[in-house]
Amino acid sequence: MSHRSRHGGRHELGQNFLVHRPTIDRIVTLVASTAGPILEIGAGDGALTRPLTGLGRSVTAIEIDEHRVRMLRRRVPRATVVQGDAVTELTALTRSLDRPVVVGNLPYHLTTPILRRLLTERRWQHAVLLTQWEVARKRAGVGGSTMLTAQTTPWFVFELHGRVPAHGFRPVPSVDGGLLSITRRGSPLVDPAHRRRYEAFVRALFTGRGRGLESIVATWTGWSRSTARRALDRARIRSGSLPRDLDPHQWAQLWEVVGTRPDKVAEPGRSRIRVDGGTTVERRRRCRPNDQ
Ligand SMILES: C[S@@+](CC[C@H](N)C(=O)[O-])C[C@H]1O[C@@H](n2cnc3c(N)ncnc32)[C@H](O)[C@@H]1O
Repeated sequence: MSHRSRHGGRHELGQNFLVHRPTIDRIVTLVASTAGPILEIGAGDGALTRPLTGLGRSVTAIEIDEHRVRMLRRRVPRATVVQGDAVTELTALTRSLDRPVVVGNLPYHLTTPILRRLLTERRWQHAVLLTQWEVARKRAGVGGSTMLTAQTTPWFVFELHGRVPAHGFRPVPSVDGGLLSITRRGSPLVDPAHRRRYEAFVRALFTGRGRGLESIVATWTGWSRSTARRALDRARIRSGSLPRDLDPHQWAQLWEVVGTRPDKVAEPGRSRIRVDGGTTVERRRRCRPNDQ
């Protein structure tokens, strides 16, 4: 049974090959401004692999489709092509290459698992990724931050580099693409030792009850509204703001003035609420679906 569409791409592997020359050039230019070995995720027919080898740096490409791997080894002998699953092998690959730069026109169905995996890896410095437009836009915080972006901005800078029309891929997918770069911050905005607690704090505020941050913080901490307001003033957060409105520096400041209070930090998946009589109890909260 053939898995190929009439355009030659295997739908179940997210094979939408990049044919948009301006985007290929833009990706190569972005990568050229970085240094070190390059790891490409999902190399396909080598639309990016070949120009990346032109930068004169080591290029390792991972591709799951054996047929493409054989072809790529013949066509781009200067690249090291590994046959395997990028989701399960990403950790080993980023560790085996010294501080790699990660590049990929990602298979759309694997964007979220690959991003999640990347954002917990410590070894890489820069990533240049082509994803669905909506994902790139959300990650870059355009139109408001999401929970995952707020949880990771103390360590990474996300930048949107433009929209890629659907007709720039073969076969043509149903949505446009977006070019996103992620750079690890030289100086994190939050102490990396607090990462898990900070993530739980962001989750608690994103999923907390209340109309604005003032009431969410008051509910979560058990503080009065005026105490919560003073804490938000110290973090330079305007009245009426929602979690999605905060920039990375405001999140870091809010963590300093509210989140780092040991008596107020909830376990991941729980948040604290105050009940009658002033007793603070913990309650499990559910994450909003789709808030990735
Ligand atoms: C959107 S295409 C990009 C191909 C090529 N880089 C380009 O830009 O034309 C995604 C590629 O990822 C590969 N792929 C899909 N799932 C994968 C996985 N789990 N691990 C590694 N590669 C995968 C597909 O076979 C496909 O070649």
